[in-house]
Amino acid sequence: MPSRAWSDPLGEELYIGLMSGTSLDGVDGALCAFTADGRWIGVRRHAALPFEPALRAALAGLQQPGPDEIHRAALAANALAEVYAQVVQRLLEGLSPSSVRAIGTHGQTIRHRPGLFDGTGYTTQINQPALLAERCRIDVIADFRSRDVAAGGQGAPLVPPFHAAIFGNGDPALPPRAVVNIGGISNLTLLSPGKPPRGFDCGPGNALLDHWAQRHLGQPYDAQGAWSAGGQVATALLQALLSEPYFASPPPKSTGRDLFHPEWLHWHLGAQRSACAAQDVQATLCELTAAAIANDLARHAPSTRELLVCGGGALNDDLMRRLGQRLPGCCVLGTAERGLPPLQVEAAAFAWLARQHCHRQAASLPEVTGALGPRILGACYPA
Ligand SMILES: Nc1ncnc2c1ncn2[C@@H]1O[C@H](COP(=O)(O)OP(=O)(O)OP(=O)(O)O)[C@@H](O)[C@H]1O
Ligand SMILES: CC(=O)N[C@H]1[C@@H]2OC[C@@H](O2)[C@@H](O)[C@@H]1O[C@H](C)C(=O)O
Repeated sequence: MPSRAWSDPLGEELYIGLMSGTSLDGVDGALCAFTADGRWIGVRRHAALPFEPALRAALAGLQQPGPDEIHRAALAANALAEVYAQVVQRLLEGLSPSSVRAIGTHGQTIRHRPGLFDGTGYTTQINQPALLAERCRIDVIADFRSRDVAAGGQGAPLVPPFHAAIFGNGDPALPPRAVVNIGGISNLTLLSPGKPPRGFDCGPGNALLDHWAQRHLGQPYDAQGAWSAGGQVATALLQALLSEPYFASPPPKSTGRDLFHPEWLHWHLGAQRSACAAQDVQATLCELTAAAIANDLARHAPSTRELLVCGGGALNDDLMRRLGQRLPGCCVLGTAERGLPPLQVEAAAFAWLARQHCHRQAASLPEVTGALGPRILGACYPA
């Protein structure tokens, strides 16, 4: 008989979720509790570690083709597993590994090019789940996206069913709600009571803002959006950026650094005849992130009355202000106001995805990803 220490006397099950996303800033981990029948209880512990500059540079260098990339990817995956293991150790402090049923680990996306059935679609997350299982002695569930892509889906976004489970409101009398995760890329979940959740990637979140802040301030990000708040939006540049066909394309859709990379921004800046001040470009990028989200809400869910924001973008006051300005009929607030702090949501989603896998329950929503049907996601690396 396998040990069932992970199911405590109250019948709760514990899972750990680990997320390192497109911002390339580091790892968030969440130790999460579920009832035995799968209902969400909450985040018991949260831990985060930033990437050391060398690992961050290695991961950034893998976002586009380059020499010796197989070797570099293998080394980066090993290093990533060690950071993940450190986050797990912090989450476990005082707990035995056997009290956790499984770890769900996203890995690090280095390419995202989903296609349909023409044989060219793939999404690649580097990861070393075997090494993580060896270090932690807990079952590790990984590779959550490939099965959905195999079934003709985008493989992303995967968090909408989790958003629905946590923030969905089943009362049909209440107005629709939406959740937006603003990480490196932003993705939206539309929750209308009585209807299946919808969701897709909106476009750039913080990735281009971070690039510009690093270049001009020497900072990894524009803290609280203080710099962008003092700039003027360059209207012509904003219109040019918004003319990117991705924004108007219909769901299902997902994107990544493959499309919204610094060269995309620099190409548009080069195409502008008049030079913009660096601070005005930052203001324009912040407005771009807000505009893409607000336009998507207007197009796909105009009756939304509450927008819950998670991901690091929720900590950017200027971005939150711009969202509020563009959505006058909608209350814009961080997910902490609905019980889950913004930086914990994605990690918690991977704990939920691990639980779905362990219980052999489908986790993907074909309405979101465009796959042929719902699928059990992930592969298990036993402890
Ligand atoms: N205090 C802050 N002020 C402004 N921006 C912040 C602040 N804290 C975090 N951020 C932004 O949030 C980013 C990190 O967000 P998050 O951890 O949600 O991204 P991610 O998980 O890597 O991305 P994704 O959701 O695309 O996978 C940082 O790179 C930064 O741009
Ligand atoms: C391929 C990939 O890593 N996509 C990420 C990325 O970051 C945000 C957005 O683009 C979303 O599609 C996804 O992450 C979340 C966790 C998701 O799958 O829902």
